[in-house]
Amino acid sequence: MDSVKVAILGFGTVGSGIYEIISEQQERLEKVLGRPVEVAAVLVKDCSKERTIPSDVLVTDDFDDILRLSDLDAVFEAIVGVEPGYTYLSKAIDAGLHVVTANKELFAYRGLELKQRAEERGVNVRFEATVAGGVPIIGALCNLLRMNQIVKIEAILNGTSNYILTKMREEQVSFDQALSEAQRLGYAEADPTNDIEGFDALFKVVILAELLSGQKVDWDEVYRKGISHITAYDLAQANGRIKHIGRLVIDGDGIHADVRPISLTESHKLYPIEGVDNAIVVTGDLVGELVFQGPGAGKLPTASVMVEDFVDLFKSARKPVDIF
Ligand SMILES: NC(=O)C1=CN([C@@H]2O[C@H](COP(=O)(O)OP(=O)(O)OC[C@H]3O[C@@H](n4cnc5c(N)ncnc54)[C@H](OP(=O)(O)O)[C@@H]3O)[C@@H](O)[C@H]2O)C=CC1
Ligand SMILES: N[C@@H](CC=O)C(=O)O
Repeated sequence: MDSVKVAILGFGTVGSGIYEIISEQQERLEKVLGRPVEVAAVLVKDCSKERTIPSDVLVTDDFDDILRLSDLDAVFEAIVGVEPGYTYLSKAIDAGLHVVTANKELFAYRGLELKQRAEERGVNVRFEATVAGGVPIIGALCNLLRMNQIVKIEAILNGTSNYILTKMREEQVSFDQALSEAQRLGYAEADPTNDIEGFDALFKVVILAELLSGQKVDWDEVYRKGISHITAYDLAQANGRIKHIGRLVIDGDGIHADVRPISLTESHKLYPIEGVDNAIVVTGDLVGELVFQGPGAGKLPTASVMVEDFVDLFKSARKPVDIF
């Protein structure tokens, strides 16, 4: 029986999680897809690093090796930054491959272009993992957008920041200690600046705004502040709990968005969201308020939504909902 052949770009926290799920869940995959899934190749930056990858899987630092593979069906992308990811995914799409990405920085800057390119080539780009880690918020919004108008989103979108704020408040550890722990657990980016300065949440807000509007967002219009200036004293003195919040309000003038720490009182839906969890409060004009919550970062939660994206691509004969 022919297998579905995939390559994984990046083999850090997320890429190794994708590999782990595909190798350990073959039975489930075959049941749902009717075919086995084969990881044919893995792309990394440094081939000399020690990794537990079987010898029949090609490990390379040259993306052209991936394009030269015969019968490849899809690529998972879990590398860091806009480039080289954008170039690799553009080439993959041009070669007729489906793409599943976790790279929010790349998707915030160039996601609409990739979607457009994929549409022209008759393949799909899936990006559930770019927002809120293991929480399937993109799929939920796509379903809601068929009839509802989304009027507001308030969300905790960075697992690292929420983890740090929770640890500092509950266990009186220092900012640096909490950040080190978030890095050890695979929540923070290798360079955590984007997490603690609010850029990561900004990327996610931009992706959500573009999903809702189908248009490029003017980043200068989005206020951004992170959590790096917050002290134990601030947390103790706050009237409530300080949380890092991304907001989008959609009205007749368009989308108004910001990303900043806010002190929330107990009655707020995001007040009880602790640790690495993310949560998104979505208000639709027909449905009212909905809350989505779950692990916002980490190896298996993130890899899980990517494999779900992939399965959905290959399982459904129907065209995925295209809301752009
Ligand atoms: N960690 C998380 O919880 C989440 C992460 N993401 C996103 O997923 C992506 C991956 O994150 P994560 O796994 O944590 O990152 P890591 O830093 O753990 O891993 C990055 C991987 O990408 C490879 N890589 C980096 N640069 C290049 C390059 N130029 N060419 C080829 N390979 C390269 C690295 O290779 P090498 O091993 O040789 O160094 C490494 O294997 C990021 O975009 C991140 O924002 C999204 C949701 C959650
Ligand atoms: N570093 C990110 C990972 C997931 O997007 C976070 O902490 O939320």
